[in-house]
Amino acid sequence: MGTYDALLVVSFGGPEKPDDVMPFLENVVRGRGIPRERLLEVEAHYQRFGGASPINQQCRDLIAAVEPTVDLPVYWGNRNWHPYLEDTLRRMAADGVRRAAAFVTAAYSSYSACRQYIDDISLARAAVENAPEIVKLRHYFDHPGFVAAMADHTREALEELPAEHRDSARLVFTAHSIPVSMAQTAGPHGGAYEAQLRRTASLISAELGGDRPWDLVWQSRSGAPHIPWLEPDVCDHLREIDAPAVVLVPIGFVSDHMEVVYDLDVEAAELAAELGLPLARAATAGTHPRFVSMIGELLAEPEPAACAATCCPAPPRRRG
Ligand SMILES: CC1=C(CCC(=O)O)c2cc3nc(cc4[nH]c(cc5[nH]c(cc1n2)c(C)c5CCC(=O)O)c(CCC(=O)O)c4C)C(CCC(=O)O)=C3C
Ligand SMILES: [Fe+2]
Repeated sequence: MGTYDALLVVSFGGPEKPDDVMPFLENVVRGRGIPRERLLEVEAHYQRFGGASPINQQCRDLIAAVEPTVDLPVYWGNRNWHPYLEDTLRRMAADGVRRAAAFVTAAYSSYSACRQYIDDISLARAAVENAPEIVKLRHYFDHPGFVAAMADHTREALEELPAEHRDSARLVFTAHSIPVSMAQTAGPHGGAYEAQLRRTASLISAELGGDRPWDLVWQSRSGAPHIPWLEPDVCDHLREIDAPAVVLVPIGFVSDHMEVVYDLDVEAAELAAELGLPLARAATAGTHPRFVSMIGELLAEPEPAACAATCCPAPPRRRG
């Protein structure tokens, strides 16, 4: 069992009021060659929700649920918005924390979902005097707690469909698209992002009985059009699918944040309505009790080995 004197929840961060949106987006895309046009489009998604992403409140809810179940103080730091990791590490140092376990709100390998968080933690530690040592907990995409939470939510979504479609509905698992080059170098041997997502999808499908057809598709593509990202996009897939009804299962995310409530609940839902395709969307893990108890179980595991330095390498950066 690892010995820690705190738990640090590490997340993406999101804006909480209209004036936060552009500065937040600039933080996210700094040096990453995302076209301005795309940024303005995404800004409009956030402004449609009053300039607030749900993600920060979802982190607060998760922490409130986890805190009573672990015998440790719980801290929270983000990559792209307040509370920033650096500020949190400074507070942890002042509180005398020497060694903390980090739970990252991303379940899979890849630069964006893993290495970038490791780098963020290193940069924040370098900026803080007496920063605590941080041990990142392992990937949990195949953990029975995560799988059980998503299977439960998938069952609930099936129940929302008209009764005559419940048995024949197709499961369409979704995750954030990433550049093909990033997918090729994900994990220790490459290809880990997609392979892990397929594993999670098959585990959830097995919990539901295993005889229901399913697909894995991608959402929320960013980046310039000439750069290949993982395909098909969820909306293109819905246009072509031959199924009486669909349940979207966003296994790529652990809370119902902007990519879920806009890209799926607005965009994909509007398209399905146009197509006359009955559609329900499964909730993400959120504060499902099995997802919450999983965090305590991860803390009790032997300390994970750190990722090799060659795992999930950073893509080439542009000047930003
Ligand atoms: C793999 C992955 C996850 C899952 C793992 C994890 O959870 O970390 C994820 C999560 C999230 N992505 C988020 C938001 C954004 N992602 C962007 C852009 C990008 N995402 C990428 C990948 C991922 N992203 C990539 C390769 C880019 C291109 C730029 C770059 O190489 O970095 C952009 C820029 C604008 C645009 O969309 O074009 C935004 C605003 C939010 C917060 C939502 C909220 O506020 O509620 C969350 C949780
Ligand atoms: Fe993203």
